[in-house]
Amino acid sequence: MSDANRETAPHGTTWPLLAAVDDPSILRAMDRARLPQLAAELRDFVLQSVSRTGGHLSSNLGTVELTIALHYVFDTPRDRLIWDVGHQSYPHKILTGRRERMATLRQLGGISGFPKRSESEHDAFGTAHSSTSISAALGMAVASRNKGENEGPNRRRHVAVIGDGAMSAGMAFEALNNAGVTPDIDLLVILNDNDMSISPPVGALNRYLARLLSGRFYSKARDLGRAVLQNVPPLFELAKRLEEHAKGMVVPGTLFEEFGFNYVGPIDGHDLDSLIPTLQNLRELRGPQFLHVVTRKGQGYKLAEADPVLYHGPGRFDPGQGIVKSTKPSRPTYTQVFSDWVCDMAEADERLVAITPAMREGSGLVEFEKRFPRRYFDVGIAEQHAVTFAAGIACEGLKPVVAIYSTFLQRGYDQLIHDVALQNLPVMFALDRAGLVGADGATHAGAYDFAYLRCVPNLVVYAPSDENECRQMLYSAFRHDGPAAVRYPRGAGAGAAVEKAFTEIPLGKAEVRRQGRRIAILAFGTMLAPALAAGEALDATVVNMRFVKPVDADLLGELAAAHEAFVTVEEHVVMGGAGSAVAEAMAARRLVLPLLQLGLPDRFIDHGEQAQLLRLEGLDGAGIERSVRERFGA
Ligand SMILES: Cc1ncc(C[n+]2csc(CCOP(=O)(O)OP(=O)(O)O)c2C)c(N)n1
Ligand SMILES: CC(=O)[C@@H](O)[C@H](O)COP(=O)(O)O
Ligand SMILES: [Mg+2]
Repeated sequence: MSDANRETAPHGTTWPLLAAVDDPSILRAMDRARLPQLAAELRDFVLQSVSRTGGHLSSNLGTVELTIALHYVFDTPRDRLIWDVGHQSYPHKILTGRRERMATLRQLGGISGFPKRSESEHDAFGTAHSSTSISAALGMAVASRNKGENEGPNRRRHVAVIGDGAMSAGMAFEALNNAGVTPDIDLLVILNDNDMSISPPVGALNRYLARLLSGRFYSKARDLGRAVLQNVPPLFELAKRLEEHAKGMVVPGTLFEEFGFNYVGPIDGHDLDSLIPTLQNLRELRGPQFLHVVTRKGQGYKLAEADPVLYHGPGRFDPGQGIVKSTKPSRPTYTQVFSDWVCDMAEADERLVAITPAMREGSGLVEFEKRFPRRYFDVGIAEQHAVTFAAGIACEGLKPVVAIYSTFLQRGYDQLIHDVALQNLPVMFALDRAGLVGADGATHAGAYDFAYLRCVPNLVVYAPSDENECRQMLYSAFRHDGPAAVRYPRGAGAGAAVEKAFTEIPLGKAEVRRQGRRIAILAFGTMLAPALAAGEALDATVVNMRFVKPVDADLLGELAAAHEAFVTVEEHVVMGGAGSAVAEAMAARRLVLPLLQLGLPDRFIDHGEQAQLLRLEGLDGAGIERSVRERFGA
């Protein structure tokens, strides 16, 4: 492997110090002088490991020293350490007994890409959706207090590590607001400020943090920190001095102090000599503590430092070469179909504005931002705000498109009902990552949107079966005079040709795609392709249902007269999903015939490859055929 792109010393294929750390207690027993070497090995291990498995890279390269310092100073699992989002928790996983299992990261049967309580006792709280860490840590701190566990020399400490992006969400501030006035808690919030979200950070908080770090203040603080730490006084005196600094000498009246926290920092999050004594001293302080550390996303791997967005969550790559864009023509993803549509639609209708809660790249809005900067809004990690913000825009006659992952719209559910649907506002939701998303696993699955959307009055729900239908449904939903959602999966479809011209799809009209006998398979969204394969094998009728709401009840009536049974297929939980919509329509029309509902089961589905997971859940062609034969003997 070429070393041109990394700053750490090469170690061949072994990591002599790291190889001995099977548990953080081994790290705690290490001579402090060896920790920089350990950090170099850990960084190298992260890079090599992620380059083989794919996964989140830049954030993990940035938390190497912080993780070592935290495990050196705190005693997990007794002390509770919570990683916000958790996409930066690989160094923590490696140091807490999962080094060997990193080869299985995010693969079927392997370890998760996020902290998970069932995976390790060192993972105090499961995370992946952002901005939960302070609330959870506060809950734990209050529980410890009430159980009498925060007394004495072995008292339990609670630490939340939150990024500057995650810090921008309302939930984080709700937690600060609560924590700042909660008496007798032992809580440390560490703001890991790398001046990046997935893409460059946005918003006034980011500007405020930048001001905190700027110019003279930062260097002065750093020098002061060094001066304090150079000739280390007894712990309590040092603690007192740190407290004094935080109370005014260093940063008078920071926002976090106004929230009732003792603010310390900013300190260099790659400097173990700053991190360790500061954490040791904060560990001794009581009440809500706030430590501001500054790190760099991608630290130590030049390519990731230069382009942390590209290296945020790469697939496999050769670390010597870096990520190489394939020159082979590839099928467009559904995200790309959305990306093209939203630009074309914006050309055609100047009322269109696009909103993303911090997912510009993932939601396909990079091109839109370039071409329509005044009509593009990245609101930060703020899904609730994104939805109500869209509602406000719609009130004034513009046409907002909220581009959001299915799993993250869960955060904006009350706003969707109360602010959008109840007022019947024409807000369009482009719901990406619907169904199983693969390597991110259960936390990111878009498995509940049919259920949570279809029960909301006024809302219509489109489920495109291929790329062209996706474009035409986006167009139709945009023209719909009321709230509408189009939900489509992660990745590429089967390669259907996408027509540039727009064609409106009549609301609530399904289409029969194959005429067969006895059984009618009613397919929703991209389950159409495997349903057609099963339909061929079974000689069954296959219908592209197109809408989860409204369901084409007239067609169901016609089909019921000519078939012995219905089978619904959806990439969504069966409970409350599209099959349930069919069952309700059948009951309303008194259509009495057997109904088999195929979809995702009533359990969370972990990570793996999308196709692999769908096969295991019986949602490929062979699985659908098998289920139908088992049930109906067809
Ligand atoms: C509720 C929610 N919205 C969006 C995301 C997607 N997401 C994951 S990481 C991330 C950026 C987080 O930035 P920061 O906390 O600063 O961590 P960094 O990536 O800089 O290490 C985003 C937007 C998420 N996980 N959860
Ligand atoms: C941690 C997180 O929430 C994101 O980084 C997410 O993993 C991105 O998913 P996609 O790769 O599907 O965009
Ligand atoms: Mg950040």
